[in-house]
Amino acid sequence: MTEVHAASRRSAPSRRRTTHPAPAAPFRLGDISFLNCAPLRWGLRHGGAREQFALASGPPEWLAEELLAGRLDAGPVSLVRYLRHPDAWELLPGGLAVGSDGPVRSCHLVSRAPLGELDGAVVALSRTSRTTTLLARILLEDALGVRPEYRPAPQHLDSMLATADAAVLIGDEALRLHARPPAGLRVQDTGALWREWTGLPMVFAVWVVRREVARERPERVRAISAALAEAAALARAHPAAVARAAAAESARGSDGPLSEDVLLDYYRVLDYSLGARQLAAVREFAHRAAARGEVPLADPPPSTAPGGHP
Ligand SMILES: C=C(O[C@@H]1C=C(C(=O)O)C=C[C@H]1O)C(=O)O
Repeated sequence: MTEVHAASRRSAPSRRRTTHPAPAAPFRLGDISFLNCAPLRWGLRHGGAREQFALASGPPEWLAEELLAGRLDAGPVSLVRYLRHPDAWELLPGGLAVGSDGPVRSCHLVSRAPLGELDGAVVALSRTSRTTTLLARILLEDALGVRPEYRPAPQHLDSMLATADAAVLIGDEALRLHARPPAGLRVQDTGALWREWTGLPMVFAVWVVRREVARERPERVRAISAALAEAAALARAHPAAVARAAAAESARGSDGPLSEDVLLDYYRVLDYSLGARQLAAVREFAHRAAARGEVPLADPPPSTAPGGHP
């Protein structure tokens, strides 16, 4: 497995003169650089698939742009992004997602006042998120009947709350808010709110493959999908080792380490599966998003993930 980073990416000049057949181009697989994908990174490192692809890590919006530009072949994208690009991408065979059936711990609506009192208030929406920000709007307006004003903002709690009454955040910063809730703020888990309201799990991100790649390299796509499924299963079977590795990963950032206990609990609730219940949740969310004109009213996603593991 080769780690490819955005900053060091450069296209090599084409000077090949050999008559030997060119080796198959490496498969370029995306990876969300948040702790939500640390178990998969661990599983891929410890499984047998590391030579099959080059892994490019970045935030979800960067991955979506790289996939659209054809610089990645497959990878995870925010659910809203998937719903917006039905012509470009299809679900990875076998199905893989970032979701939860209840609290997710890392996708929050943070407010000073109770959510029911946010009528006319200003809610800052993290530009890092497409799905949680829309989910928060759906919850506030459809479930709670309040009509705030929304402002997209860079994801940083203090600066968001300097000019807003509430903020929507995701990823490691949101997980830290769950682990250490700041005094005077309510940290409300959007996965839990959605579950209470609909009875459904929530799917925040899905792995997609570019349609062209699915058509031209179906064997390779199935092998990558099997490697990811194996990585998820391996990580599930070794929760303590995964939490230890993720705690070490969290310590490399500038915001302070997260404890192994917090991460063990996180990976107990985080769910990579995309089965019938999760797909029903995707259809419910897609229906509500389309009613707002946020995603096209296209063919609904299938009720079972396309099969694929060899
Ligand atoms: C659970 C999470 O899932 C994510 C939430 C996303 C979103 O809200 O758009 C996008 C990708 C995932 O990283 C998280 O980031 O904490």
